[in-house]
Amino acid sequence: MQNKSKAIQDLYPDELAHCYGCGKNNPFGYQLKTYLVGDETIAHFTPDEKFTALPGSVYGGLVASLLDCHGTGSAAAFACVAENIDLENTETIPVRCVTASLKVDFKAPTPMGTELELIGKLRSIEGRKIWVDMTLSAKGIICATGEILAIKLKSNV
Ligand SMILES: CCCCCCCC/C=C\CCCCCCCC(=O)SCCNC(=O)CCNC(=O)[C@H](O)C(C)(C)COP(=O)(O)OP(=O)(O)OC[C@H]1O[C@@H](n2cnc3c(N)ncnc32)[C@H](O)[C@@H]1OP(=O)(O)O
Repeated sequence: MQNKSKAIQDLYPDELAHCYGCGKNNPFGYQLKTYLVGDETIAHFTPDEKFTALPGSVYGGLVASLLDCHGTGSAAAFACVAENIDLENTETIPVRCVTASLKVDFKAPTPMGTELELIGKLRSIEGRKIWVDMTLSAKGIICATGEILAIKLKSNV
């Protein structure tokens, strides 16, 4: 697979780049960036105290939303690779993936103020269905795992 210097979300067309979790055009959102590196995807996010569950730990909704957006971004990246779309030489991608199903397992408290690392691995692509397995780690400790089923929309919107 290709390496990618530009985040997959930065290849979404401007009119579809307002997602609260990952839209580059949403100044109020997280603006998560998912990069394809080898055959994996990677993203980073450092939560601050507004995302508190208990003092010192991150609330689960943030963890789930990071996995959601990293999952759809990863699915879009893996779908592009499968379709021989050259991510290095395109301004926007023609693939639109949305979440159909997201499973999150919380393995350990997610610490506040520490850079979180999300890793995605393609499990399979079957027609429009793309399954991605993910981990969310802090300082090398897995705090959560995620499984997403993303669906490639039938036509571009
Ligand atoms: C939200 C709408 C956005 C529209 C514009 C999108 C542009 C995207 C561009 C850039 C992305 C930027 C945004 C990032 C987003 C970040 C992540 C989110 O938060 S996404 C928001 C949360 N997700 C939803 O709101 C989806 C709501 N659901 C739907 O719209 C439909 O249900 C959809 C598209 C997921 C599927 O509908 P069908 O009509 O296209 O296809 P069918 O035939 O129902 O399903 C296809 C296959 O998938 C299986 N499937 C569907 N849902 C499943 C499920 N929950 N579990 C297991 N299988 C499921 C079905 O059984 C079927 O399988 P078989 O082909 O028969 O083998």
